[in-house]
Amino acid sequence: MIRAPSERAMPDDRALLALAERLADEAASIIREIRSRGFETEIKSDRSPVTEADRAAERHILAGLRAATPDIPAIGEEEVAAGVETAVAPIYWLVDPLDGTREFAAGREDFTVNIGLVRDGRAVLGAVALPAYHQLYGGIVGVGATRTDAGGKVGIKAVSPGAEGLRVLASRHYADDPRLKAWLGGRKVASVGNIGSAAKFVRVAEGAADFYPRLGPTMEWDTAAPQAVVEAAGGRVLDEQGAILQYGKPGWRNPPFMCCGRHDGDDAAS
Ligand SMILES: Nc1ncnc2c1ncn2[C@@H]1O[C@H](COP(=O)(O)O)[C@@H](OP(=O)(O)O)[C@H]1O
Ligand SMILES: [Mg+2]
Repeated sequence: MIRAPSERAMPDDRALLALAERLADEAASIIREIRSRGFETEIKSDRSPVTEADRAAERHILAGLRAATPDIPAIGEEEVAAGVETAVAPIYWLVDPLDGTREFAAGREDFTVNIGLVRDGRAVLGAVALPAYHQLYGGIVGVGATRTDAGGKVGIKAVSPGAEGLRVLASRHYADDPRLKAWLGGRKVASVGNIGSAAKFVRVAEGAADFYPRLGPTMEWDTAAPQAVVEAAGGRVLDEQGAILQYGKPGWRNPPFMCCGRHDGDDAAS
């Protein structure tokens, strides 16, 4: 069930989320179509991969955001990679048209479309689509989070870890990082899974995982939308000092962070 809006939600946040969800869903269809007919993978100057699907999805999303909200700057991963510079503003969209490109290019299913809105340095709402799973997540911090799939739209909530221990999800690409053990700090671990992309965040948001530690680098477009979904579902995304991950940092780079579900003692209504 979707909770009633709290005072923290701005009046038009529901319309902004509906826009982000629609564009993420349309981008997911574009990506599925390119995936089914085949594509080439190129290597960008930062040595990360990019495909026709990343570019087509970003073009569609940025055009839709700019048409509907011309006063809100929209920053996209592929435009930034191509040298387009945009300054930090009080409010802006952050778009990762295909997060987990390596997984997508390898034929795996853990890749996402992320469209997040940042206001005053905080991720306030976002949409995350998982095209291969036909799933769409959306959330407004302080209001609630939902998952839409073939079965319809349902409210989702992060959960507290069970007695059997933490269900940990981490990146495929930093699975052997020795710092992971230190971050777990002796906490009991029930399972450790490795998947790509922002899929890790939404699994925490829907209560299917408890902890996503991120030791390796990420960019702000990787995290804005999924952080909003996690926080809207009652979880948190914290830096190493325990502060909520903020936006508008130099070069759009994130520090290490941890994404957690609900803690025992958290306000059950948050
Ligand atoms: N060396 C690096 N510098 C900056 N970001 C990096 C990076 N290595 C990985 N990432 C980010 O991590 C994302 C993948 O996360 P994961 O490892 O959890 O699948 C990538 O998203 P893209 O696939 O959109 O490029 C990329 O933005
Ligand atoms: Mg990404």
